[in-house]
Amino acid sequence: MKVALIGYGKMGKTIERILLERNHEVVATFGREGIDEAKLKQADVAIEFTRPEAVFDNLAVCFKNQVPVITGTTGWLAKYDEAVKLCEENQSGFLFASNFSLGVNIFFEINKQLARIMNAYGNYDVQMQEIHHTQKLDAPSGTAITLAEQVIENLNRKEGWTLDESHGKEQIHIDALREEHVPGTHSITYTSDIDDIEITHTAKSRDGFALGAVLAAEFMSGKTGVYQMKDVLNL
Ligand SMILES: NC(=O)C1=CN([C@@H]2O[C@H](COP(=O)(O)OP(=O)(O)OC[C@H]3O[C@@H](n4cnc5c(N)ncnc54)[C@H](OP(=O)(O)O)[C@@H]3O)[C@@H](O)[C@H]2O)C=CC1
Ligand SMILES: O=C(O)C1=N[C@H](C(=O)O)C[C@H](O)C1
Repeated sequence: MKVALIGYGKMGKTIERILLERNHEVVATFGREGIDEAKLKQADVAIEFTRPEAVFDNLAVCFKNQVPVITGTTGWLAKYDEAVKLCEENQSGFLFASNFSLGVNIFFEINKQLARIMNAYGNYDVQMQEIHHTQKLDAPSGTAITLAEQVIENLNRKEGWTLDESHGKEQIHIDALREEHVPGTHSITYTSDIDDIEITHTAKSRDGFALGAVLAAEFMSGKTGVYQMKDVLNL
């Protein structure tokens, strides 16, 4: 598979290593200078990991050139529906995931199931914590937002999420911490007066995110349409 990397930072470089290990070819890497469309067109698929303010324009260039694109960039989801529409208008291919790691995608399923169970146990309140490295631009993390949305959809007594510590009962509080060198840790805790139930996913490196992104790229190569990580992993 021929791949164009849009964004060549921490994730772009980790993904390049995994691509080469799996005998794929990196035909172009693009940074802030922008995308050379002639080079982009040589790729079977593009992988985009940049910054929140850059992602939509990068996707638009891929759609225009009908190069299927996956993105893991977080903090831009206000424009997700617009991106889906543009992809469909251009008959191109698109996949976004707030987290590409297999472990986190399993964790997502556990989170939904736990939230459904907790409908019957109103004496527990729920809160979340995410911890990431200090270079991270967005808070809360895209993964924490996905986890919170899953709880809101499955637990009747929660209606929204907030970073604000002084929040209403119907809000889920997300504590977003920044510490040196942490690749990404997410916890959901249900607390009652007599005990706590806590589930945690701890990434030990960026390799899990990168491998998931490469699996998603392999899945998207040659495809049109809009997909999710659930389609890639058959979850
Ligand atoms: N979904 C997932 O599984 C994961 C998602 N992420 C997300 O991926 C994104 C990138 O993370 P990470 O690699 O750690 O960040 P980095 O800051 O290490 O890398 C981002 C790269 O994008 C470059 N860049 C900036 N603007 C543009 C542009 N317009 N076009 C192309 N490249 C550009 C930056 O260049 P410069 O250095 O010049 O600014 C930098 O090299 C973040 O949003 C993060 O939250 C991260 C890990 C996993
Ligand atoms: O910025 C990061 O590093 C990460 N970002 C993603 C997010 O916002 O959830 C995924 C992962 O946690 C690492």
